[in-house]
Amino acid sequence: MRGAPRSRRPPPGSRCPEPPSGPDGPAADAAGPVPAAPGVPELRVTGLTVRFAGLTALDDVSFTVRPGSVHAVIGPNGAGKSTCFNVLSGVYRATSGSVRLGGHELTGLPPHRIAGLGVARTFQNLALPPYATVSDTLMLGRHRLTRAGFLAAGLRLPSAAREEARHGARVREIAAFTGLEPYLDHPAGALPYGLQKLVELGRALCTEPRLLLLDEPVAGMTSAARRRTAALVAGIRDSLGISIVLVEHDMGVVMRLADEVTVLDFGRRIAGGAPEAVQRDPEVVRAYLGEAAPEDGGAPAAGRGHR
Ligand SMILES: Nc1ncnc2c1ncn2[C@@H]1O[C@H](COP(=O)(O)OP(=O)(O)OP(=O)(O)O)[C@@H](O)[C@H]1O
Repeated sequence: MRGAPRSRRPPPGSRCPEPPSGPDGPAADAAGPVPAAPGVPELRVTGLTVRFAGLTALDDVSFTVRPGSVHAVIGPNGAGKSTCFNVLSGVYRATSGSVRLGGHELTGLPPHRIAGLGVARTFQNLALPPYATVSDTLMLGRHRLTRAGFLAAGLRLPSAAREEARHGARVREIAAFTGLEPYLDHPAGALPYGLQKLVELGRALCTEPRLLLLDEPVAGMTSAARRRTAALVAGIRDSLGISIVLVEHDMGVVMRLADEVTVLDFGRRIAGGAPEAVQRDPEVVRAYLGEAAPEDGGAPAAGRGHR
């Protein structure tokens, strides 16, 4: 577990992003080492079960994401991680169980309503518009925050122009924060893979989320890009106080970044807690990390069904 309390300095070279805001404060009992930004609620997953025909993809899974923390969900291929993400973001419906973000029950809500509560996600596979510039792609993230109506925007009324300028300024701030500023006028789809992943992350940040769901944010990146992205994710947590749920196969990144880890195997939660404790848990070692516990206490990169 990381030391506490953590400083909220932005990463070097960034401008200070505005804190997320929202109606739900942290739950009263959500004490922990990570000081939360005001308005970032706890995420409480209770008894989550998802069945597809005869297959139970998630089986009575429970975990809590403390406000302002990075919570990793790990497990071998087919463990149920993506299914869990898809329920959190409203793509899949839970068969039973509950997902509460502060005072809001998320199960049963469609994806746009969940996004409207401040939940943003990135995808395992890139989902960027093919020809839009980075700037336009980031601007898409501002959509849910845009108040000007179709008519006002179409007629370029002063109020709509002022709002557009405000969103444009925020997009440039987030581009600077993520290191995307030099690429704002480039077509996003033509950038190298690692930068495209950053654009996805930047677009999610542009929605001013309170909960960020990152699905394999460093997959397919070079080791230098992995390090930079991991530092950026830590910077997002430390300077914005946003809660982050992270699905990631790179155990080095998980162990460095996560405040808490939930381990799934065959849809069941088999362990949870601080990264150091989890990686020594015999059931995790057996199910996820491979046959034998690592001698040096570090997490091996390979295990059953692990990419
Ligand atoms: N839409 C679906 N219909 C039927 N079965 C599904 C569906 N989505 C997932 N599954 C099944 O649910 C189980 C869990 O899959 P899931 O994709 O959640 O695992 P995962 O941990 O994300 O795996 P990976 O690391 O390979 O992405 C698997 O057996 C998978 O085949």
